[in-house]
Amino acid sequence: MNDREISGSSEQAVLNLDKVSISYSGVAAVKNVSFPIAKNKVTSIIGPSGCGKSTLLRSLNRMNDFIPEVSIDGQISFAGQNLYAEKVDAVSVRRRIGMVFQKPNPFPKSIYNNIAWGPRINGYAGSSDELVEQSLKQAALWDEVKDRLDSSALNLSGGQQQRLCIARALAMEPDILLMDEPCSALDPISSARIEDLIFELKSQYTIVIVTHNMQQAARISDYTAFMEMGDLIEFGITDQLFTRPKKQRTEDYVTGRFG
Ligand SMILES: Nc1ncnc2c1ncn2[C@@H]1O[C@H](COP(=O)(O)OP(=O)(O)OP(=O)(O)O)[C@@H](O)[C@H]1O
Repeated sequence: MNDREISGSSEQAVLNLDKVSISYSGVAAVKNVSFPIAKNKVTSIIGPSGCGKSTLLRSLNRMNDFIPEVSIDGQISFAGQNLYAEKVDAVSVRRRIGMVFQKPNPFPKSIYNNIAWGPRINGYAGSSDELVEQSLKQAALWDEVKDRLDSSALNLSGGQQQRLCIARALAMEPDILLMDEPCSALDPISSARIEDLIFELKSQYTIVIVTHNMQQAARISDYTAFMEMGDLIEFGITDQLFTRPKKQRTEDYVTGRFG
C-alpha cells in the first residue's frame, strides 16, 4: 500500500496517479495529472465538458484498453503496484476496480441473474441467493425487488436500474468503485437516493465519481480534482476546494463565473 500523504493528512492512497497523460491518436486528452485516491473515501473529478474526466476515470481500471487509439504515459499505482505493468491482468484489475456508467445498462436478464451471473462465470462458489440478497441490500434496492427477482431488469425504473448496476458491481466484491456521471440520467429523487447510497458505501469501498454537478461533488465527496482542458488545475479536500480554492480558475469555476 502507498502511504503517500493526501492533502496534508496521513490517509492511505489506494490508487496513485503520477504524471499521467492520455492521448487519442496522439491528441492529448489528459496532461501530466498527479493525485492520490484515498481509501474508503469519495473522490470527485469535476470540470467542464471535454476536459478529460471520463478518459481519466476509464484509465483507473484499464477500460481505455478497449479503445485502440489510446496511449497512456506516467504511472498509476494500485495498492503500490503499477496498474499497467506487463504482468498485470486487466480482467482481474476490472474485477477489483468496478465501474458504473452514466446510463444504466442492466443485462437483458432477470434481476437475479444480473447480479449472480458475473460472479458465477468468475468462479464464485458461494451461495448465489445470499450474494444476490446482500448486493441488493447494499445497493438499497432489496425491499423494492425482493418479490420479483425473476422478472426482467429492463422493467425497472431508471433509478432502480442504476441501483441494480451498482449492486451488480458490488457483487464482484471490488475494492474500488468508479462511477461516471451515475446520476445524470436520473430524476432528482433517484439521484438523491444514489447520493445517499454513495455515502453509505464509502465505509466499505473507495469511490471515484465523475460528475458535472458541482453541488453533488460538494455534498458527497471528501476530495475533489478539478480539471480543465486535460490539466489538473487543483486537487484537495472538497470543502477547501469549494470554499477556499487556491487557484483563481478553480474559484471562477466553482462560483459559476467560468467562461
Ligand atoms: N474515443 C475517443 N476518440 C478520440 N477522442 C476522444 C475519445 N473519447 C474522448 N475523446 C476526446 O478526449 C477529450 C476528453 O474527453 P472526455 O470524454 O474524457 O471528457 P469529459 O470531461 O469526460 O467530457 P464530458 O463531461 O462531456 O463527458 C475530448 O476532447 C474528447 O473529444
